[in-house]
Amino acid sequence: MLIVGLVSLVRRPLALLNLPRSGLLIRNISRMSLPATANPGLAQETTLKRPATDQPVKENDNRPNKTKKIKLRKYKPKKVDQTSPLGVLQLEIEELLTKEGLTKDQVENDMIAVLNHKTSAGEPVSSQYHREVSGVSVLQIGASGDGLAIIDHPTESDKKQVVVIPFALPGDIVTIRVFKTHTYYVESDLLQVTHNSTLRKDELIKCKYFGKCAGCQFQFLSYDEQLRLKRDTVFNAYKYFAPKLIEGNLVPEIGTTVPSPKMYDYRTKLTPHFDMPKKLKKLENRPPLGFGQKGRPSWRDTDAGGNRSILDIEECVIGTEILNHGMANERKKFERDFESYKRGATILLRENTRVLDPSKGVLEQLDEASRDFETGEKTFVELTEDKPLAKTCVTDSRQVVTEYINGYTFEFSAGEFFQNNNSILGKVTEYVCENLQIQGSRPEDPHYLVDAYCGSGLFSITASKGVDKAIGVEVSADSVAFAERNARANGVENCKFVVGKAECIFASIDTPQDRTSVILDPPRKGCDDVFLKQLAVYNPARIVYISCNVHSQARDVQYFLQDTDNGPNYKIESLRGFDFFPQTHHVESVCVLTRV
Ligand SMILES: C[S@@+](CC[C@H](N)C(=O)[O-])C[C@H]1O[C@@H](n2cnc3c(N)ncnc32)[C@H](O)[C@@H]1O
Repeated sequence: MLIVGLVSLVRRPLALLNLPRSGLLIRNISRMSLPATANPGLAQETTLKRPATDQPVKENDNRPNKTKKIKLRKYKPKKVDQTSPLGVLQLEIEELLTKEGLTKDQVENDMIAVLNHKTSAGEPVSSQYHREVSGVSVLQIGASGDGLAIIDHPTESDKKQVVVIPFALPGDIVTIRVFKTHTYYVESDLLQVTHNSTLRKDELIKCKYFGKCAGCQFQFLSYDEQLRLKRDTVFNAYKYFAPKLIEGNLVPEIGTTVPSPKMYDYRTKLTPHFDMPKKLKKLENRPPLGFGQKGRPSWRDTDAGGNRSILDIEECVIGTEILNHGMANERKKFERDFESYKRGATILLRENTRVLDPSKGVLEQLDEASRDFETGEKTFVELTEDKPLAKTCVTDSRQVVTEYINGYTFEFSAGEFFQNNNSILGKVTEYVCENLQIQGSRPEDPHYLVDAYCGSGLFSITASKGVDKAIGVEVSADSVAFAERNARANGVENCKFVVGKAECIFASIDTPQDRTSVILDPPRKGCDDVFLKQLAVYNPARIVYISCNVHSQARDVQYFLQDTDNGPNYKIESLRGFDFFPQTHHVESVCVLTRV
């Protein structure tokens, strides 16, 4: 990168770079010691000698060149996990460039110049990079929900820039402010939409913070369009991370995304937070308490939430009603107590559901919960569906909370992992149970289940009626203790749970592989090779792989099918998304593998 950066610096007209015309720069560059092997992608630290001032040197200046060693700020791109949002963005950019007939060189930004060089007027070059641009046509939308476009390069007429524009849709024409430069793209804020995409339905927006808050990306899309985009995300993930499967026609048509019964008012966990500047010993004014702001967009022309990096949020429309009551209570408490905080903090808001005994008072049946600041009473929302229920908001991460799913009761610590959209869990667990069935079985044939990454037992327990025996494995001992307790509380006797890394399970299972199905539900980073290799050796009849990161899922599925011993004996039977998080770009993906 250093060599590339410097060569292009020398080639480029100095006027374009706004550097002194004295020849000073070129002379000094030739004195730089270049590393023998430049590492592409990494800027090396470089020592450059130049006069102590930035004043141009006169041509006939024969004085000894008084030089001072200065250190160039080095640009070191962060290592990116390929299946993380940034890793995926890189692949999306490469694809966009191919579509637009551009190469990476043609959109490369000179990071060293942006970081180090100033114009003759003493302005940093970044002031040319970081600018307003109007008439920008948005070309596509990425998996993170941001728009992508190509704009002219600010200093080189033969080059372009790729720009990421949050809250912009393909077909929009927009005005943006570019505020941050990376090697192959720049980040921007959406200032104004001058022509609306046909997809854009701003009248659907429910939240006053939408367009600023980093939480939601899709409120201005019809729900059908959101589901369609999530289906594209699943397809693109397999295109990027399982290209051999796509080329070999081994990925079936992606199923339509399963909608969430609730499109708003569904999130059962929220975590508003606040920052405290490091220099401050004590907060004098209440800081904003809420969620992160996505840049400094102004297209919605709203002051809602203020303009700091954390927005001051009073209500979250995707959070459930009781969490919004809890948020109001906790905000009032924070208003009173903020001076006692020594550093920033996150407040946990977790929904808790209790089935009520109608013969007793409601309040006496509730656990510790967020309280009304004025009355001191626990806040609850009472529901009467088929059973009388009360919902409360829990703020202590160690408190035990309860959820009801398809007639099963689940308890877990409020701070531990549990799926966050209760309204879709009935559908998901039914779908998983159906797809775990071993085809061609007779009712009398035994059927076993392995639940890897089992958490507090959601899938084993909801599938327990259809199997003779289930065994779950989970790295968190606390979750395993809850899985055992949940099995007992639901009268489920055929489930066993072990604490350990997922691959430990292969040492403890003795069920015949032809009669065993496996469900995998790993964290975002996916499964590791050790586990996938052992899974292939075990060779179960069916595998259902559910994931909140379809990109790592696609990578793992390709690895399993193509690079493990028995992998080639399997095929993808079906693949589809579930919309756990309406109004956001997230999609949960379920991939079913069967032996051929
Ligand atoms: C996405 S959650 C799924 C939990 C559960 N299936 C559910 O739906 O409630 C992933 C779980 O994997 C666990 N986990 C993370 N790494 C693990 C590993 N190497 N082996 C086993 N479990 C792991 C986490 O503690 C977490 O409970």
